[in-house]
Amino acid sequence: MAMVGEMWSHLGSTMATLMLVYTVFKQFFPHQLQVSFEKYFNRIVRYAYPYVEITFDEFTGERMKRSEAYSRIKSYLSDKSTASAKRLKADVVKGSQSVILSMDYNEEITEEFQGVKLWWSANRIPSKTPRIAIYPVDDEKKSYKLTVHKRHIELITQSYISHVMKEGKEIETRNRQRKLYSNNPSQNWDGYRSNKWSNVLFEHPATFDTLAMDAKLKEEIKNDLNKFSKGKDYYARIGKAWKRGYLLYGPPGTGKSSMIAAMANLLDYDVYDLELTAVKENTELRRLLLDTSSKSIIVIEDIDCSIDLTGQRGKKTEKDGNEDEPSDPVTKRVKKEEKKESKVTLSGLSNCIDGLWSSCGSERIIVFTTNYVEKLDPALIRRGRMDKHIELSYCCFEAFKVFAKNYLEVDSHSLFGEIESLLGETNMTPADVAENLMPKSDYDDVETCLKRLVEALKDTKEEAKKKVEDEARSMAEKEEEEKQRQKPEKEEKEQSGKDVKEIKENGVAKVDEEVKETGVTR
Ligand SMILES: Nc1ncnc2c1ncn2[C@@H]1O[C@H](COP(=O)(O)OP(=O)(O)OP(=O)(O)O)[C@@H](O)[C@H]1O
Ligand SMILES: [Mg+2]
Repeated sequence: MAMVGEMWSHLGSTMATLMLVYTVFKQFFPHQLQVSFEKYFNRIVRYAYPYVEITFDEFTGERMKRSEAYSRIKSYLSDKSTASAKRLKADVVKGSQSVILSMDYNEEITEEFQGVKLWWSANRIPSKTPRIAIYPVDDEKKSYKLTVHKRHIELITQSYISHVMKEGKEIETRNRQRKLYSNNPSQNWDGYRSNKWSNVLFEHPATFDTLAMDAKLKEEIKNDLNKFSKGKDYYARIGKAWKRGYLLYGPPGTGKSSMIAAMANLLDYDVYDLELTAVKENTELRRLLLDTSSKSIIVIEDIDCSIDLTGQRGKKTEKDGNEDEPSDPVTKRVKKEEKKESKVTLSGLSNCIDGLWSSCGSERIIVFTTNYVEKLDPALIRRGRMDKHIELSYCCFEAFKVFAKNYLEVDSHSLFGEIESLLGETNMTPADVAENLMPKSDYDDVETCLKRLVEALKDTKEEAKKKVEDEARSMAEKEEEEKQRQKPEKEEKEQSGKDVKEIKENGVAKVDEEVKETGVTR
């Protein structure tokens, strides 16, 4: 025990001496000398140290884009590290069904590849700027370092790294749990966890089988999606970024959001729900999109009300602001903050979808939804940006049959005929049909649910008829009012027309009389 104590005190004093020598060296030797010293020192180290170190950072390009290689190495090492690393980190995946272990920071594992020994370590460099924060700050640099003997560098670059990437991808796919992301406001991008997106597990149960819609259209969409997901080489060959845009439009409750969930479930993609109103400007939008992963669906719901995409907004707001500038400083500040709201422009959004930036990242589907397709700028939804336009409309009989099968487990019933003709005569959204078909208690059988739908359809039909009649009546009333309003005006006009004619005639007669009297001609 005494020996251990002695050893520690000896090590401590050696370290202190080294630190002192280094401080003295830094303080008293000119900078130029220090640089030369470091250069020669590195050269000696390089000569004596026969290993190369390859670093894989978590982010590439000024922290703009998360590195795919980093995440694949992470997955690859998670498999290897369990056996050799002593300190492990645990992630619970697949809805708490399994645990993935990966090596902790500053931990090292050794591997052998084709008889060559190599070392992996996980590193974390803390932020350089000191700051006081309640939460841990996440602007540190994370990386994996691979160390190998110089003479094996060719083997590493030519086969080992591609082996790691391939295996890592397979493990990633195996452990993949799909996520639903939503964008964080940009003021939080530097703070706690500094993530641009927050996520939860994506567990929406909608599939194409549960979607009630025209069977032919459904098949067409499924084929289109499957073709896209297998189209890597095809897109490369035709020189197009590997992405596809879908515009889903139709009245509320016709299944637009449900279809997005079905798409994600069909292709096994993540969903990024992009709230455009929280994005302050085009550069932020670009950074957000760069931080999405491949195999994902980027969704902008209700694109027509998300933002004013006319491009005039900036100018208009400035002008409006000058017109009634408040004198009170508090209101002034609030107004200023309001003005800082989204300045994402039509061209900014369009360029992110189908400009040079759109090619940064592949295998992405972009979906816009809207209730008012006619409000959208044609430039935004032209083919190439929104390649496929899909209208989701009121419930047809075919869609009803899907609901009947899914909700009530029936393929036919004596009430089907009546329902078919009612559906042909009135507009009811799939959401309303679904709600009427859903059993509300254990006593609700098929008959009860179908009857409820028949009643609801009749009511809707009656309401629609009444609405049309009311509208026709109010139109007729308005027309009558207009007529009444125009009647005195017309009479007045006619009267004034008569007066003018009379005056003219009288005037001419008078002049003729004068001519007669004086003998002067006109
Ligand atoms: N075509 C459909 N197939 C199956 N279910 C549907 C369909 N349309 C609507 N529903 C049901 O109605 C509800 C509302 O649908 P959804 O949210 O997909 O509509 P939406 O078109 O996105 O509406 P909004 O325009 O208001 O966002 C969902 O819970 C879904 O179960
Ligand atoms: Mg919706």
